[in-house]
Amino acid sequence: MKTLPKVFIVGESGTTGLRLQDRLSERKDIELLHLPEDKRKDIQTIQAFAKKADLMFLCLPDAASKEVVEAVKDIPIRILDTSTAHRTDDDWVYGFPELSKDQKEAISKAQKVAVPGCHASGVISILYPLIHAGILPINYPLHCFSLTGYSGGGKKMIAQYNEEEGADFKAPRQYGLSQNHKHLPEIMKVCHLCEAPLFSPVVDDFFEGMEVTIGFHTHFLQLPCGLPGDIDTDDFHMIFKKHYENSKLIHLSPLSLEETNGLFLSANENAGKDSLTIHIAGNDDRVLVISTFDNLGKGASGAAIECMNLMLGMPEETGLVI
Ligand SMILES: NC(=O)C1=CN([C@@H]2O[C@H](COP(=O)(O)OP(=O)(O)OC[C@H]3O[C@@H](n4cnc5c(N)ncnc54)[C@H](OP(=O)(O)O)[C@@H]3O)[C@@H](O)[C@H]2O)C=CC1
Ligand SMILES: CC(=O)N[C@@H](CCC(=O)OP(=O)(O)O)C(=O)O
Repeated sequence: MKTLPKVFIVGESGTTGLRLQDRLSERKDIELLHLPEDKRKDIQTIQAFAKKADLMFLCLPDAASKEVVEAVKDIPIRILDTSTAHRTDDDWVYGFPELSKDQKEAISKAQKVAVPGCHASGVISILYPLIHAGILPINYPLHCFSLTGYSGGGKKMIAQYNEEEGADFKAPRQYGLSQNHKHLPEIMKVCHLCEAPLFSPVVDDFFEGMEVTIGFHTHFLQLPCGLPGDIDTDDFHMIFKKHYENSKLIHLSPLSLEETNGLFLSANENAGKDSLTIHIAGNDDRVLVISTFDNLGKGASGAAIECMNLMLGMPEETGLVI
């Protein structure tokens, strides 16, 4: 009888860990092991599990992730880390398979994969295809805007929204005001940017969902190879359609520019799903590209499972909600 790959989660009772557990416990093609509740932070128990499993997920704060990675460094277990700790580390593969065929291949062979940050996933899903197509200069003065549900802040923020009263929590709240958000380094590295984007995240009073928006003045974009002429919305449609044509998780919205006119695009349109939708709006002078997904889906647990599927030689969409 064929043995199933053994997988376990460190941080199973956290926000990302719980969603992962929900999705994985339904799977018949893996064996999901569970750390005993009273030993879930015990390094020796984690090491013992790492010795008998094929792959482990880390759904932990950065410092705890680093500690666990150090503790299992001599054990040949494959690791998927959902924290920020290793995303710009050259020894780790960045877990965004939709970048390219090579990236997908690198993930499938990797021992250590860093799952992208939620805001970073939205920003990269927009910038990377445009840079790869050669129309977006890497020194373009970008401003990225991101709306997120409060589950993005983990257990602590969820408790605040559930327990605290007051107008502060009812209105959308902008943060990252000092322009040092922790996702900027991974965005810059993956997209090869030479100028950091301005980045304005906003957390609002809904549980899950994300809407990342980036605007482009087309007169400041460039035609590939310096050809004369202006980029227009058709070029945007063509670039995203081509880049994501074989993707199972990322789709270009079928809405035309006319159909986006008057539309109220909700930040939780993909809540509960693991997929991501790219919308193109605006006009030929000023184009908005908008990425909608779930911070707990393609922004965390869904992306982690997509990478696990590739690492275990399964179709990337296995067990995901699209
Ligand atoms: N929420 C989201 O949308 C996203 C989160 N992430 C990242 O995923 C990681 C987990 O985040 P999230 O699930 O939101 O966080 P939570 O705070 O909801 O959960 C963290 C979990 O880790 C456990 N934990 C803490 N320290 C240790 C340790 N030393 N050993 C074992 N377990 C430990 C906590 O247990 P206890 O509560 O008992 O301390 C808790 O269950 C973070 O790095 C986060 O930045 C990434 C993308 C999106
Ligand atoms: C609402 C909220 O606070 N969101 C978090 C992002 C959650 C996330 O993606 O965190 P990781 O980088 O650890 O993966 C933030 O902006 O810091």
